[in-house]
Amino acid sequence: MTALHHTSDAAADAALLDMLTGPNPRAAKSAFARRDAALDPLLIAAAFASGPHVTRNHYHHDFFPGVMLPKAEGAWDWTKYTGEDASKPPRKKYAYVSRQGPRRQRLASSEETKENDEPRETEPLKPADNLPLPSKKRRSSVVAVASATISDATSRHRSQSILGSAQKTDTSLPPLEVRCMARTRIPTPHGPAFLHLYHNNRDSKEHLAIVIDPAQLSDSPNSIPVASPIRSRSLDSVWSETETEMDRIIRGAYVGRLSSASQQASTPSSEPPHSRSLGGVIPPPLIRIHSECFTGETVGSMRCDCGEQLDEAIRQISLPISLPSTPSNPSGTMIPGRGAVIYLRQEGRGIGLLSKIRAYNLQDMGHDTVTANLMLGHKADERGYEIAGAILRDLSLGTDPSTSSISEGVRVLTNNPDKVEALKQEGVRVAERVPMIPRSWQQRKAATDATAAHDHAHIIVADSNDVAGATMIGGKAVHGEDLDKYLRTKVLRMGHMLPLWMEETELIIY
Ligand SMILES: Nc1nc2c(ncn2[C@@H]2O[C@H](COP(=O)(O)OP(=O)(O)OP(=O)(O)O)[C@@H](O)[C@H]2O)c(=O)[nH]1
Repeated sequence: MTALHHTSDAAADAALLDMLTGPNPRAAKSAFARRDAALDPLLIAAAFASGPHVTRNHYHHDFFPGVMLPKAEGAWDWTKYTGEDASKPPRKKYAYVSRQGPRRQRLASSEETKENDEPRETEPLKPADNLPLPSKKRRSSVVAVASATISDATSRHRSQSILGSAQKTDTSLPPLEVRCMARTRIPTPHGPAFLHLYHNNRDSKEHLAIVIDPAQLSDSPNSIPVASPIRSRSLDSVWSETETEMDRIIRGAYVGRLSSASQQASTPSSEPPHSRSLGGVIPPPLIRIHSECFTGETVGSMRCDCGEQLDEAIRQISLPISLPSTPSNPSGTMIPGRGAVIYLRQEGRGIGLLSKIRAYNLQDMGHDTVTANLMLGHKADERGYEIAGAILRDLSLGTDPSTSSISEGVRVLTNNPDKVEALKQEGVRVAERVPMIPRSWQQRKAATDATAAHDHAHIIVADSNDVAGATMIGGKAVHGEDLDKYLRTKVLRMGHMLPLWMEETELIIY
């Protein structure tokens, strides 16, 4: 009886909802008019142009078949389009093929139903969807490098050159492999960086390396003494015989500064990079192994110092290096800073964002961060550094990839001794640990010192660290050539309603 009562209640609710929100024109005139978003004219144009099989959902997907992608049926290479030939019969129309399965199917797959931060099943190393599969036949000159980094279906051998000596004892796991899928230049408030995106065969996360090595952008690299460039061996490898130079450049395997005038593909290096370095003169590269923190880095949460640490690491690594004077160069030399932040997607010390948010509530209730983790059934710290080790090997940082012998090492920015130990276990030579002192502490100490020196109660000390932050909400305003260009394009080409600021001209308000 109660169930029946509930059913009829639900039906009545649904009817009421239909009446209030349905496409009934009389209802629309009422106070409860439909609240659909305005129709996008581009969407209507796309629907007319393509027919009823293209739905609103397709419009949001990449439904165009990839150029030169053999598996995409109906793909047509638009780069070869030179206009319609009026003398020929009209060309066959190509159907748009969605490469995404129906949502029902996707939801049923384990990938999307799992909780965001659950560890996923091991997947084999896959190339990006739009890149050619690695070929089994390779030119002998590139085999040495390519085999070190590219998964081969016939062989699961792990090359010591990239994967190093840090074999995992868990034999149920395949040997760890990482591959840099793409690299691009990123201007930061502290100077240029190269963002490297990695895939691996341990988890399905996209770990990153922010490489700082502006000497690579120099027009005349030989004019100053430079250390060997920090390059990814897996990125610079030739992935297949069908891969063109342009394919390689697009994925970031280029040298120098990429521009409309300069597009030079890199060559796979068989030399250990440090063999060209000025051994002993240049300090080892400065690195940081940083763990993802959405709250600290994106929201600017002041619950932790993660945002500041990321920013501070990029700042410190970017600082120019002063080389000591030599008989041939008595005044000494400054060279650009060099190093990398390895950015691991292990949010919340590996417990994931969901658990970290719950842990924060426990912390609000009076527990500390460690207890909160334990109360949720997690360890205090669930992070691992194998992938960081593999990425460092790929970048030849702290390891000599060709001989597995000890290299110049790295200086590591951290206060966490476990990290130093984990890196050592990965075969990385830690030449020095560089502490990360919180900026607020530095500031307060400087203020205290100044107060003591001048015997004034309220001196505010200008802090040399007080520069715009790369990731901190509330950082000072930044501007630069790339940002200006982008904003200008948004105003002039994409109709963004912004005042157009050009340095040499007047302010134009649209
Ligand atoms: N579970 C949990 N994770 C946190 C909390 N605060 C920050 N984190 C995470 O901690 C990680 C950063 O670790 P930290 O302990 O701050 O520093 P560290 O990397 O161990 O050490 P340093 O190299 O010295 O910075 C990031 O993944 C953050 O998301 C917290 O209250 N609870």
